[in-house]
Amino acid sequence: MAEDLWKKEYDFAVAVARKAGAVIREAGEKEIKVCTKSSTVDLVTKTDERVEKIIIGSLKEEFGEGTHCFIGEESVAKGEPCILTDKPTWIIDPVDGTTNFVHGFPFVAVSIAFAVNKELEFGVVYSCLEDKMYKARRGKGAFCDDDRITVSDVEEIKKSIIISEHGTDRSPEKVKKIFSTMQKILCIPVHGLRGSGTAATNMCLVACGAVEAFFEIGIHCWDIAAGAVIVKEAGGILLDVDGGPFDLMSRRMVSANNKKIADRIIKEIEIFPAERDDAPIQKK
Ligand SMILES: O=P(O)(O)O[C@H]1[C@H](O)[C@@H](O)[C@@H](O)[C@@H](O)[C@@H]1O
Ligand SMILES: [Mg+2]
Repeated sequence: MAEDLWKKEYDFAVAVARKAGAVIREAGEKEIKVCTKSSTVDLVTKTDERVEKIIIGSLKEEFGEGTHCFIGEESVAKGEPCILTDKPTWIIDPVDGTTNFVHGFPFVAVSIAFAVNKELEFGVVYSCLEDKMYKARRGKGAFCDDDRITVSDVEEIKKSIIISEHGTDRSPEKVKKIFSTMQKILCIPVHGLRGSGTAATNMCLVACGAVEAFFEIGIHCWDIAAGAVIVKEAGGILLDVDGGPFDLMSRRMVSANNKKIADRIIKEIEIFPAERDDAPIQKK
């Protein structure tokens, strides 16, 4: 029988995501010592770092040192390169929704994706406070736990819910564009604007049909890589915010249930620059 390519890695990723989610749930007050990264509102905790070490350590133990590459949010924050090559690569956000985690806002996700030859083979998003395991393998459909999920069939923008996030950049010119975009979309009018505070969860909400679209400028590859597979396998569409092809490393993305909704949203998005994830690291 033909080898079921990457199934071993997929099954192991699901198990590791569930284990990581349990660590997050059990990480009480003791670990939520908050530090900051790119800004005073870009939070990181000991849990983010510990969970990423657990995930990467488990993957290396299972699949060997040096066989796979890793792009992890907290490793990159410490100076590891963020370059996607043709090699089998794990793309990991150990705690997506860190601000939520710190505040006890109930949406926190472990996001693990796997790419080979720069193509995303599978994605796993474990919403650990809801205990929902979203997962998808390329060409094999999308699931929440054991249930098949598909995007919404809504085509009319005026019957949609749209998710957008304001991210962690508080510079006035970017905030102005973010809220001007939100205002234009809200006043189409759409049924509502929402945001869970975690991009990975937002993409799963598109994939299971709870909302029609989620877009954001400023996210990173680790926030959206797993969700991208899940949205696509649920029948959704992924585009750049200018309507061009989806670019995982560009730090901008539109995910939607169909092109009609995506195109209508794209018309309203006021684009602002975000340095690519794979931009050369500026020598200090
Ligand atoms: O919690 P993170 O892993 O930092 O990612 C969040 C980000 O912090 C938040 O500002 C939003 O952009 C969310 O979409 C990200 O998932
Ligand atoms: Mg994240």
